[in-house]
Amino acid sequence: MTPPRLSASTWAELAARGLPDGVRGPAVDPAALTVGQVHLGIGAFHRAHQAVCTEDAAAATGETRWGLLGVTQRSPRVAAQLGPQDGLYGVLTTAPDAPSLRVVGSVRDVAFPGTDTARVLDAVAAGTTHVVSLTVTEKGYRRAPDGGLDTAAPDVAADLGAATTELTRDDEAAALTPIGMLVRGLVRRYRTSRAPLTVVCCDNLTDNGTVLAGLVGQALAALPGSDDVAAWVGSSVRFPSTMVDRIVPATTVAHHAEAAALLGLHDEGLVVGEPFFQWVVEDDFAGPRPAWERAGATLTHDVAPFERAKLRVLNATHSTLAYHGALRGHATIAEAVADPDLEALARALMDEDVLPTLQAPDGMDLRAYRDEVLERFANPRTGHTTVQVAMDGSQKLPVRLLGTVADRLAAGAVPHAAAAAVAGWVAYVRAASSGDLVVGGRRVVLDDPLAARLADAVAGPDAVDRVLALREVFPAAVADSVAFRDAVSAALRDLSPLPAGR
Ligand SMILES: NC(=O)c1ccc[n+]([C@@H]2O[C@H](COP(=O)([O-])OP(=O)(O)OC[C@H]3O[C@@H](n4cnc5c(N)ncnc54)[C@H](O)[C@@H]3O)[C@@H](O)[C@H]2O)c1
Ligand SMILES: O=P(O)(O)OC[C@@H](O)[C@@H](O)[C@H](O)[C@H](O)CO
Repeated sequence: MTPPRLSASTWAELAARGLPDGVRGPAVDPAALTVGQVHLGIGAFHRAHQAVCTEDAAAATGETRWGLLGVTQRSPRVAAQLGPQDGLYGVLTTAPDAPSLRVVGSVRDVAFPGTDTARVLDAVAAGTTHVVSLTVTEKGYRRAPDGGLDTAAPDVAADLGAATTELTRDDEAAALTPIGMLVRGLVRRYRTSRAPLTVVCCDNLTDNGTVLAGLVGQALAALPGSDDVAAWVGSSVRFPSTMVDRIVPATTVAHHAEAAALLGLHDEGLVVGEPFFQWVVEDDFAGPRPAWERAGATLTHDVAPFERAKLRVLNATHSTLAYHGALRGHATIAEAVADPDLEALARALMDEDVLPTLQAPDGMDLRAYRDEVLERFANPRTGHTTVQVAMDGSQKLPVRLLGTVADRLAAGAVPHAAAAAVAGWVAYVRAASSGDLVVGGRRVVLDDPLAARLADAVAGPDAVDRVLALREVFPAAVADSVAFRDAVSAALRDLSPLPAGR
């Protein structure tokens, strides 16, 4: 029998009876919170990372103005999960020893742009909103091959049309892209409160704040008559960069069963996170912000070395293990890193290729960080699937891996382990796009915005040449290196044939 659903009332009854072992509740009274932060892209990661930190910061200061309005992007699923639960959801922590679950109450409202765009734009415009944050995945930023905004894409163009109307009056059309929604919200804010605002990008992108500021600036430049808005954004809106870190896999049926056993309530909004948490935020705010530093975050003037170390050490190795692991039939990252060949590849990538390109941020020992990352990957309870991490390789590899490759080539070295990582991606794309790859009992479908072009590129004998020619993915400094091309080709030849039927 399914237990009753988590909600304010079932939670209150449970708390009155006494909380079960391993369960704790919101750090603040959710009903007392008003919305001061709007989050675009309320997926699993935000709920397990920033939403927890924002709640803890509110608890540390006693402030009640930091409730969150979460905005889904492409579907109303999270609104349907959290609405009937009065915004409450659990974070199941995958500690290797004892599981624990925390119910979080900082998300006060969830909106879906398909039906609620006006409410989102009003919230972005409201003077009581001081922070807008984002986790919309790499592809959500809708960047063109040159890194700028893809203004030719029909959904981006439609949003820019609505933003042009917004310069003089409210446009109620549903926002189709995160940048479109943000720009329309900024225009509405300019027309109404003109209060300063800080926009905090929390996606795994290099210089994520600078990138986002550039995309917003480009969108505004495309709106005729928006010079005053652009000038106001330049003076009153800040875009700090951040480094975010907590491994948050997609929630599985097994996670739901584990959480229900702990809590005694059914939680449709459950998310899962490893015990580790890190958030480094550039201290560049236009106005008030939650006291995140009171809740485990680091506020600094220079995020870049943290961000670079994390993307190149953790994320690049994650992707490498995902491609090679899936090709060997390993369903999870923990299984992949337990494979001695793949652990050796992960170590070679970090030791030989990545670490020589890094300057350790203050107080960070890069070799200890490498070991800690491998230990985190090995946690068997996390359940992060190789296929989930493998998704969107065309968007992820440039950010995670190709900076390392470019730096090593510029230093006169051939990065062989990074070449093996790229070969793993090519082999994965080939296997997944031809329908030949079965992992964890499921046939893998290539999930990538460039899937059709990638499938075409890897189909023939000149796969490496054709993949390296994709300018959206490989910068010229990498693609034009004969030594790198040869290293990728050699690594691809060395990849063992797929194990049958796994
Ligand atoms: N999960 C993690 O371990 C983790 C850790 C650090 C950083 N992140 C960052 O957070 C992002 C989201 O991760 P998650 O675990 O929440 O994923 P998720 O799938 O649970 O949520 C993704 C969110 O992005 C939106 N989105 C996806 N594609 C989009 C598109 N094309 N346009 C607009 N919106 C789109 C979804 O609607 C959803 O709101 C990652 O891509 C990464 O940049 C995740
Ligand atoms: O979330 P994605 O799909 O961008 O990438 C998958 C993982 O590599 C990533 O989410 C890591 O788990 C995360 O960056 C750890 O902080």
